[in-house]
Amino acid sequence: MSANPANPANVVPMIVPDDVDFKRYMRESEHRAKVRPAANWRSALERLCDEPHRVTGAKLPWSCTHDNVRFRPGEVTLWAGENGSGKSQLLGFVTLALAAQNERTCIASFEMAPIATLSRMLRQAATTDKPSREFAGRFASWTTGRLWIYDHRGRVLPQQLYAVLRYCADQLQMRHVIIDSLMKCVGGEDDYNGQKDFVHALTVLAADLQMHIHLVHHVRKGDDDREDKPRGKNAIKGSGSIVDQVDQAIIVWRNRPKERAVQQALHRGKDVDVETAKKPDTLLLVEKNRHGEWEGRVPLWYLPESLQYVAAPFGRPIELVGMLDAPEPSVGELIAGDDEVEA
Ligand SMILES: Nc1ncnc2c1ncn2[C@@H]1O[C@H](COP(=O)(O)OP(=O)(O)OP(=O)(O)O)[C@@H](O)[C@H]1O
Repeated sequence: MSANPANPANVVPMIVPDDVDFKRYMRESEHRAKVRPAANWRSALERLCDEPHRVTGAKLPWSCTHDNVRFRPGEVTLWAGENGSGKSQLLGFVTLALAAQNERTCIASFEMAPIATLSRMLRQAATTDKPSREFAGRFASWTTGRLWIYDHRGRVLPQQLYAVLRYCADQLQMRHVIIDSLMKCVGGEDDYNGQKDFVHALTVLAADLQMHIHLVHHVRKGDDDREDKPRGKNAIKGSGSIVDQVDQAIIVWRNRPKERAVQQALHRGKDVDVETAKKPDTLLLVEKNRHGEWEGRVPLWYLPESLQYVAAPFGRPIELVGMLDAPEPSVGELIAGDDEVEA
């Protein structure tokens, strides 16, 4: 039976562990290759003087964040949240925005099947809960040269993942890799040294390979009272060295008190009052931003049909993949691209 092209999992390139000889990517790069004359940075220094306030890096889907939060090559961002806070779903949406900017991105989700990840992204791209078969096929084609999936579930050895990252940089010129999640890569929750070494290795690899690594992690479960309030970076699980080492830390907080208030109103047959409806469904708490001056909260509203997050109450879904009919970009265009994402 031939593969169904309308099923994105049949078209989006998969990096399958058994098909790639990762041995040659197991070696670390040599240190002497890293000693470079400072004068090599001449033109970068000159550019800084020309445009001292220029913000660079890939953007989130929401224009209100574009001056404050970016994802530059060579850095690591930690995305943390409680179980079920929506981290993976939100990152799927962020990935669509990266792909729409022609930023080559690989999702390494060790917790979800590729088709589960892709079917959420398909709804987000289609802006509806019922994408057509035709749209699914076009969406899958659109991902060519933009999106890859590392097809492995369950535990992964850190060395194996480092080899995948080197392969992604060397063979596929990848700009972003999403690792979901840290706990699938490091032995135990109390293996603080393992967590410290793993995150350290990611920061070195991100810099060496000039890619941005997005690392998903969990926030400790608080007592009932505190769970209802957003908690900061001190609530992140495991070693404190995780936050110390990454460049950016973003906490995803789901507004469950609002969900309960909405449920109660519906249960009583009442309308949800405007004040409650206007409260955000999700908050992004930017708790660390090493190379930016801004730390703060990004309120978001969740659209259950399209599984999207928008930056205004009663907002409409964002057409991130509106260019589905556009010709596929060449590798050169993809690497150079830093296009605006409309929000
Ligand atoms: N703000 C929200 N309001 C209502 N439902 C939401 C919201 N955010 C996410 N969800 C739903 O929560 C569920 C869990 O989402 P997701 O798998 O992305 O969470 P997660 O944080 O990655 O979970 P885990 O830590 O278990 O991996 C999904 O069904 C998603 O649709």
